Amino acid sequence: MSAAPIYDRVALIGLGLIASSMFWAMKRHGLAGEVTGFARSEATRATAREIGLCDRVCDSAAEAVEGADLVVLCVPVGAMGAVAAEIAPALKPGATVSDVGSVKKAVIESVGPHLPEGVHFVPAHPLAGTEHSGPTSGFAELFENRWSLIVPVEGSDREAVARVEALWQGMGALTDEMDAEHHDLVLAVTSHAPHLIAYTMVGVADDLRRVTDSEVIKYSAAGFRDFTRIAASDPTMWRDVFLTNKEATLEVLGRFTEELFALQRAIRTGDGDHLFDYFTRTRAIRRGIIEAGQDTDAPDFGRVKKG
Ligand SMILES: NC(=O)C1=CN([C@@H]2O[C@H](COP(=O)(O)OP(=O)(O)OC[C@H]3O[C@@H](n4cnc5c(N)ncnc54)[C@H](O)[C@@H]3O)[C@@H](O)[C@H]2O)C=CC1
Ligand SMILES: O=C(O)C(=O)Cc1ccc(O)cc1
Repeated sequence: MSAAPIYDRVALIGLGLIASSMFWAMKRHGLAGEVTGFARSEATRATAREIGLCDRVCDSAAEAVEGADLVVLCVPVGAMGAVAAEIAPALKPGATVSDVGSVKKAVIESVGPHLPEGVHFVPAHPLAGTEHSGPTSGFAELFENRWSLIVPVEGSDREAVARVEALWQGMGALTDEMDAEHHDLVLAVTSHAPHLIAYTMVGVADDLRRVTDSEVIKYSAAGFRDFTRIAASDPTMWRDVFLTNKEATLEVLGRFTEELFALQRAIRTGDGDHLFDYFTRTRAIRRGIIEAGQDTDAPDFGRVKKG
């Protein structure tokens, strides 16, 4: 059953994985009236028109946002500021601008100053995605049972925040609010550093393959396959994530290398106790996640009693 629309007019800027998934999800659940869209490349706009992505694909960002109640910036984080500057004069007074960027502090700093008074800014970040990108990669179920973090800025209008939150919930997401600094540190641990580790590991394996002519990639087991999937993610998007979440990522990577060196030393010196204790501790973390009912992939997610 469709809910009442939360917004009469929504504009999506940047028509890739996240924007296309939002479009299909909003339409499936009846959350938006007319949805307009704009992407920088002519080819992307042509594909969007062909597959019916957006009710109207516009040839400029300003045209797309004209009259929109909600504008969602779905471009790589390094492009958010320039897009905000471009759309600012065309925004409807009282409209809400949101974004889906993987980094929040840098986006708030680059977008915020461009927005005119009377326009609400409600940054958000869906913790859902795939290694695929572009207008044909989206699907309506992407956000189901996934977290979407809402990151209000100072003085954010509570009503505007509540509507953005309701939109994500309408698309099947679980929502929580967080401040930008905390968000960037949490994401550096849970997403950004792991992506960098996957990129490195796949690069190392590729180098080894060249050197030894062995078949490390062909016969890779499940863990490494996941690394190759993650390392296939969009290079522009991830370059921007690391350049804009520099501080938190470097902090996490510093700690990571220290631990890695300690494990490396334990292997070299044959310190089995160190390895065993470390792996015992990490195994308990995974079990703790499951027992606390925090595994969103579990079939009984949300029904396990929190102890
Ligand atoms: N891919 C993922 O798994 C996730 C991505 N995000 C965030 O969502 C945002 C979008 O990511 P995706 O949809 O995956 O990217 P994508 O690469 O699939 O799509 C990005 C779109 O933005 C357009 N674009 C790039 N620069 C532009 C500009 N200056 N003006 C107008 N359009 C421009 C591209 O042509 C493309 O249509 C990024 O900020 C990313 O950090 C958030 C959660 C998950
Ligand atoms: O595909 C995966 O494993 C992801 O980790 C998707 C993802 C990528 C970037 C985000 O900011 C949030 C989610």
